[in-house]
Amino acid sequence: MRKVVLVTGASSGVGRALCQRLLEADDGLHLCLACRNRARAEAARDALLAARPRAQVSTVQVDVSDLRSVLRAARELRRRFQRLDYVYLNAGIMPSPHLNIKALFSSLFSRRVVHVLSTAEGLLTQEDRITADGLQEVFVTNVFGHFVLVQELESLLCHGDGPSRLIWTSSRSARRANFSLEDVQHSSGREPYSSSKYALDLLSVALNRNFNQRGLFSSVACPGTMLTNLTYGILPSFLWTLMMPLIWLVRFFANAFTLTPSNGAEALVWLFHQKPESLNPLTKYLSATTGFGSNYVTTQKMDLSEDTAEKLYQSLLDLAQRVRVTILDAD
Ligand SMILES: NC(=O)C1=CN([C@@H]2O[C@H](COP(=O)(O)OP(=O)(O)OC[C@H]3O[C@@H](n4cnc5c(N)ncnc54)[C@H](OP(=O)(O)O)[C@@H]3O)[C@@H](O)[C@H]2O)C=CC1
Ligand SMILES: CC(C)=CCC[C@@H](C)[C@H]1CC[C@H]2C3=C(CC[C@]12C)[C@@]1(C)CCC(=O)C[C@@H]1CC3
Repeated sequence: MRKVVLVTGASSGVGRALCQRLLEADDGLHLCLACRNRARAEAARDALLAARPRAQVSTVQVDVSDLRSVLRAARELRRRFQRLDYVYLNAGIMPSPHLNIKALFSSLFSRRVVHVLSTAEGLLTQEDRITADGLQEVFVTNVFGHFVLVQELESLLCHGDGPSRLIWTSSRSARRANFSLEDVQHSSGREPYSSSKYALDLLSVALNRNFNQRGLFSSVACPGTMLTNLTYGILPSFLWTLMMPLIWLVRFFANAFTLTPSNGAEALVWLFHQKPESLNPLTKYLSATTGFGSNYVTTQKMDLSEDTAEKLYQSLLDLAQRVRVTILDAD
C-alpha cells in the first residue's frame, strides 16, 4: 500500500522543496499538498508530477489560520484516506518583520556573532494581528490551526496499524524567554514568531507523552535560514543578492545558513527515513550546510520542561474546545 504524506504549506519554500525531495527518494508515495491557495497548489502538483509521473499527488485546500477551513479540510481528508503515515506541519508566517539594523551591526563585532546570526536573537520584531476567530494570527497559523488539524485527524493517525508521524517545522529562533504560559498567543509581546516556534516545540513534546502509546510520534525540525518568501519579507531579494558574498563567508562559521529550500529540507527528509522509536522527543533536528555547500543534520537539546509542555497542551485543549463551541454556535 502507498504511504500517504500530508504537507501543509507545500506551495512554496521548504514545503515545496520537501515534496520534491521526498518523491526523489520514493516516487511510490501518495503526497497530499495542503495549501491555502488552490491555484498555487495545482501549480506545485503539476511541477511535481512532471518530474515524477509515477507518483500520486493530490491537493487539499486549507487555510490554517481559519478554523472553519481546518475543520472542512480534516473532514475531506477523513473522507479520502484511511490513514496518514506522515504529516508535515510546515505552513508558517512571519508578518511585518522589523530588522534592527543597529543590533545587527553591533552583533557583527561581538563574541556572540555566530549565535545571533543563527537565531536572530535581539534582531527581529513583528506586528501581529487578530483573525476573524479572535485569535492572534501568528499563533493560530504556526501552532493552533495545526493543533486542531491533528486533533481532527486523530482517527487517521492512531489507526493501530504501525506508527504515524508528525514532523513540525520549527526554528532556531524559538526562545524560552519569548514564551509565557500566561500569554500563549503572545498578544502582548513583539516577538510572536519566536514565541510560536517555542510553543510548537513544547507541543511536540506533549504530543509524544500523550500519543506514543497509541502509535503517534512527533518530531521537531529546523530548516535553517533559507531564501524564501518568508525571508524576502525581512529584506528584499536584491539586498540578499548584495549580501551573498558575505553570507558565503559567514557560512564557514555559522552552519545555519542553508540558503536554499532544498538544503533546508535536509532534516525534514532525514526524519522521514528514521524509525520514530530511535528519535529523542526532547531533541530538535537541524538542517545545516557547510562553507563548501554540503548538507548534514545536527541536533540541539530543546530548552524546555515537560511540565510546561503538558500545561501548554492542556491550555490548547481548553482553547480548542471553546473555539469549537463558538464556531458551532455561529453556524
Ligand atoms: N525561511 C527561513 O529561513 C525559515 C523558515 N522556517 C519555517 O519554515 C516554514 C516554511 O516557511 P518558508 O518555506 O520559509 O516560507 P514560505 O513563505 O515560502 O512558505 C510558507 C508556506 O506556508 C503557507 N502558509 C502561510 N500561511 C498559511 C495559512 N494561513 N494556511 C495555509 N498555508 C499557509 C504558504 O502558502 P502561500 O504559498 O499561499 O503563501 C507557503 O506555502 C515556516 O513554518 C517557517 O516558519 C523556519 C526557519 C527558517
Ligand atoms: C551578514 C548577514 C549574515 C546578514 C543577514 C542579517 C539578517 C537578515 C539575518 C541574520 C539572522 C537571520 C535569521 C533569520 C532571518 C534573516 C536573519 C535575521 C530567521 C529569523 C528566519 C526565520 C527563522 O525561523 C529563523 C532565522 C534565524 C536567523
